Parts: sequence; C-alpha cells; structure tokens
Amino acid sequence: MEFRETGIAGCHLVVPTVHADDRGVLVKTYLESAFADRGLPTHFPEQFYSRSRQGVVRGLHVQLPPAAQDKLVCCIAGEVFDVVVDLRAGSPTYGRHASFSLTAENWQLVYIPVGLAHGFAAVSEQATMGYLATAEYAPGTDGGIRWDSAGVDWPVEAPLVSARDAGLPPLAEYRTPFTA
Ligand SMILES: Cc1cn([C@H]2C[C@H](O)[C@@H](COP(=O)(O)OP(=O)(O)O[C@H]3O[C@@H](C)C(=O)[C@@H](O)[C@H]3O)O2)c(=O)[nH]c1=O
Repeated sequence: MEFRETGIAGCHLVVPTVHADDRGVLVKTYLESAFADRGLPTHFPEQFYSRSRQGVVRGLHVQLPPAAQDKLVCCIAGEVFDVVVDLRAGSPTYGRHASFSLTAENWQLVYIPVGLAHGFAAVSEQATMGYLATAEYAPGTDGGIRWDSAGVDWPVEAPLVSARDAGLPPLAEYRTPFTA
C-alpha cells in the first residue's frame, strides 16, 4: 500500500498492491498499521456506498463540526472523476482542488482529511463509490460548495445534480468553519 502526495496537505492518493493470479485479484484497501504509521485515523465507525448513473455529479460535500469527517473513498464498480477542494482557512492551498481517476480496475483510493470538500462525476455507465468515515452522518451538518464554483474541469456534459447540491453556496461565498 503506497501513499502518494496530492498537492493538498494531508490528502493522500492510496495505491494498494494488486495481487493478480489466474483466478483474478486480491486487493487490500485498508490496513490499520499502514494508516497508524502515518498518523492517520484508524477508527471508521461508518461505511456506506452510492451508485450513480453516467453523468451524475455528487458534491462538493463536507460534513460540518461537530460531525466533521475524514473519509477514505474508492470506486468499486465503474469509473469516477473524483475531486477534493481545500476549505481550510489559512491553508496555502485554500480553494484549490485536486482530481483523481478512481476506477474498479486501478483500485485507488483517496484519503480526505477534515476540511476538504469532496465530490465526483460518474464517468462510466454506472459507478459505485465506497466510503469509510471517521464520524457518523448527522443530518443538518451536511454542507459544501457548489460543484461548478471551484474551477474544476468536470468531464461530463449536462451533469445530473441533486436539488440540494445545486443550491449549495459558491466557493467565493463560502464561510468556512475549518482551519488549517
Ligand atoms: C451521506 C449520507 C446521506 N444520507 C441520506 C440523506 C439523503 O436522504 C440521502 C442521499 O444523501 P446525499 O444526497 O447527501 O448523498 P450523496 O450526494 O451521495 O452524499 C455523499 O456525497 C459524496 C460526494 C460524499 O463525499 C459523501 O460524504 C456524501 O456527502 O441519504 C444518510 O442517511 N447518511 C449519509 O451518510
């Protein structure tokens, strides 16, 4: 399991070892000791999945304190264009984003620390995302910024976006509770 820097402090691209043989593959996507060695969280009380059809954009979401979450995200079916945006006041990369191609074939994951917004576009016909999170979901603490306000070059035409996501504030108007 390799941890690659992403240009946004504390956010890592996690590249697991893919053990392939005649039968197929075995891939370990989370290893407590590897996370502990890097000072990353090892307690993930919540796991969930979403399935999206092609052209869906979800995000850009961040769960607010006191229920703020670190997340470990991956794509277990299909392919997504995954995005994080730094919303930590005082961060040298505040407002900047990083993007990743997460696919069921490359098995890569993104570790997203508290204070980064997250979203993705489903690039394949269907895409299933998996999440581990360090805090349980708390209705009323879900926030974020509008998907098209952070300079992201989304690889989809006419994205399908939820009403809630369409109503999120743009990055320029976002009042962040997070600090670097
Ligand atoms: C995220 C979440 C949603 N829900 C409910 C609320 C709502 O009725 C329904 C769908 O929620 P949403 O529209 O927020 O689902 P979705 O847009 O898939 O939300 C997710 O987006 C990506 C980008 C993330 O990073 C995730 O952390 C999460 O915010 O599921 C839960 O019960 N628990 C949860 O943890």
